[in-house]
Amino acid sequence: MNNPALSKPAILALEDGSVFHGTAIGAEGVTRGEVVFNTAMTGYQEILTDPSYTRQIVTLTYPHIGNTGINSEDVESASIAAAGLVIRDLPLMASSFRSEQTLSDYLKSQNVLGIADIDTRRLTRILRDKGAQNGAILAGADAEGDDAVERALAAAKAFPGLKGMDLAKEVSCKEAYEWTEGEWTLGEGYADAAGPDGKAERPYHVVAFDYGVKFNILRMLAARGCRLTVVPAQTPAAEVLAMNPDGVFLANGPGDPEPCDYAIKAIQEVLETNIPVFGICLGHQLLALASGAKTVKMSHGHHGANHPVQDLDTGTVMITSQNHGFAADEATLPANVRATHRSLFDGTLQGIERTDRPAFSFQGHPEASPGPRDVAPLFDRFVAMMLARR
Ligand SMILES: NC(=O)CC[C@H](N)C(=O)O
Repeated sequence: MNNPALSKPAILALEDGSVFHGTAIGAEGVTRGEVVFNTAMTGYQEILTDPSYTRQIVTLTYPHIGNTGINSEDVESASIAAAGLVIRDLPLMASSFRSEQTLSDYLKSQNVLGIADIDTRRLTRILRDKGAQNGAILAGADAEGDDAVERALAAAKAFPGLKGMDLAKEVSCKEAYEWTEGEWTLGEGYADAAGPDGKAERPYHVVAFDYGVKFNILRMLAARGCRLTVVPAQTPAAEVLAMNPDGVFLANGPGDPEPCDYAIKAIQEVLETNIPVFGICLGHQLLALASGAKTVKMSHGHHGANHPVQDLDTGTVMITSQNHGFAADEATLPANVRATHRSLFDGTLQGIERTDRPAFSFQGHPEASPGPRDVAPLFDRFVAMMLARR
């Protein structure tokens, strides 16, 4: 890298003993987390701000990251959630009509560490062959001195791993709020409801459990006529039901789903009422747990924007956005839960449906952000379920 402003050293160390020397591109200091790779070619802003990446250091396999700078629109939460960023090459110049600052300045302004100029192909092969690794980045003064490598390795080994870690309650909103962003145009059958300005109240009230929700999920629900109340992860079911929802949404989120006992209990109570339930990613895993299935930690998980997933009913293959390191185990599904989708990369379960309740969920990301929109019709399916109950 020729940029003199970015000449500070950085070290990435993994629990298996691997060490990478590179350049610091973000804040200085030490960060720890689970190191995962994401194969998406675009969307570094959405990836960094996806709350599901909490306590994960993300390496992007696409080599040039930062080309279009940072804008204030392409974010999935208010701030960077990832514990660190690992890239091959930070371009010397960022260019886009929407760019407001460089990736490097953005990382620094949010006190997030990043490392560039390392062989991300070597790193990705390690993660693919050995599974996601606990790791650490040391950047700036912390990465200097004879004992820096030793300190980096010790920091990597000190991260306890994501298994058993309940992070949903940590990243969740602290108080309930209404979400309004997302253009809703009156659909068929609602013309009568339009007010003098041609607009109407969105017809469906959806309460969304916030386990670390991505903004685009809320936008896509709002765009389909949902009035959203987003509630903290630990909100008891009774409080949610008192809001009289037409549907309950279970958000994506970071960490291991298994220790989220408060969520599992609340979902079980909601299911008893026959209110339509839709879950995405962590929400999918929690619906599976609440239905009596088990979840497992995957080896390196799925993180990318080109994962083929098959709809088992129609045979259709969709190209999907993915970001998960845990999965619901298909072999443990009870009799009242049906597998609806499967990954064509590794055969793991990608979608379920309760046969006795109006409840279903998807492991990947129908909201994309970043990624293809092949699975967006699942939002319409949720709305259709709510309409059917009117
Ligand atoms: N995006 C998500 O919701 C991720 C779910 C969960 N934290 C996992 O890693 O599997």
